[in-house]
Amino acid sequence: MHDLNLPDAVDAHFFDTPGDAALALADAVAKHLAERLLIAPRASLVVSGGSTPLPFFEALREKPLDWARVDVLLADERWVPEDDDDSNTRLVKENLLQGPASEANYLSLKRPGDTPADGLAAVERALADLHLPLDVLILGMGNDGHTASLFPDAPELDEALDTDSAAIVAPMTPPSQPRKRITLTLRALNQAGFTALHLKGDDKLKTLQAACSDISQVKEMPIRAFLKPGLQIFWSA
Ligand SMILES: O=C1O[C@H](COP(=O)(O)O)[C@@H](O)[C@H](O)[C@H]1O
Repeated sequence: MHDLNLPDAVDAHFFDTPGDAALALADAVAKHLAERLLIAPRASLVVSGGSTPLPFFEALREKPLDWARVDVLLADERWVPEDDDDSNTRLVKENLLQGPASEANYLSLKRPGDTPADGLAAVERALADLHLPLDVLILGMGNDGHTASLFPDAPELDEALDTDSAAIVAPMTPPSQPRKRITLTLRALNQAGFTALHLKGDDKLKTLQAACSDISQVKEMPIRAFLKPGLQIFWSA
């Protein structure tokens, strides 16, 4: 149906509506978290911001998990106060950390400081106990091929993609973006127990097609770093 030329062992699931994709993704995420909590004291869940995840958050928050043992954090954040409309933390608190999921432990990537570079040490301290690899990672993607805040035009991109670096967070200042950002690095995002890419709309499908055309050029489209075996793509119109 969709000619994507996906790399080997990448699975794509196509849905007619965003609601259908959200329900299927929430089921898959809840299953992975529940399995992890059977064998580990805690589980990590990394989610993305933007507009796509809203129905997924609404479905996932109702799942009967032992949420008090789940650490929730964002893959990236805009360096804005929590009451700003652009705050991904606000999005997560208002839409995911409600009902049963309000028991989860939220680890914010936004700390005091005028810039992400100023707040970096405090964020690193807040994430010091985070166990890698992550258990569950839900990524989004922009039409420039960015994921998390790994933007093609960010001067900090090389460092953030360097899996030999010890850094798990990086400040990002892409000229294309009105807000400064902080992102989990590729080292932190790599090799999660379950990684999904959640997409909505035909434009995202075209971007994914372009990304699949040459996965070796990661800096041109950083989403390519995740187009590898095990990735599950959840797309809806
Ligand atoms: O800037 C961002 O954009 C992407 C995609 O957002 P969407 O609105 O197209 O769903 C998102 O994955 C990322 O976390 C966010 O900071």
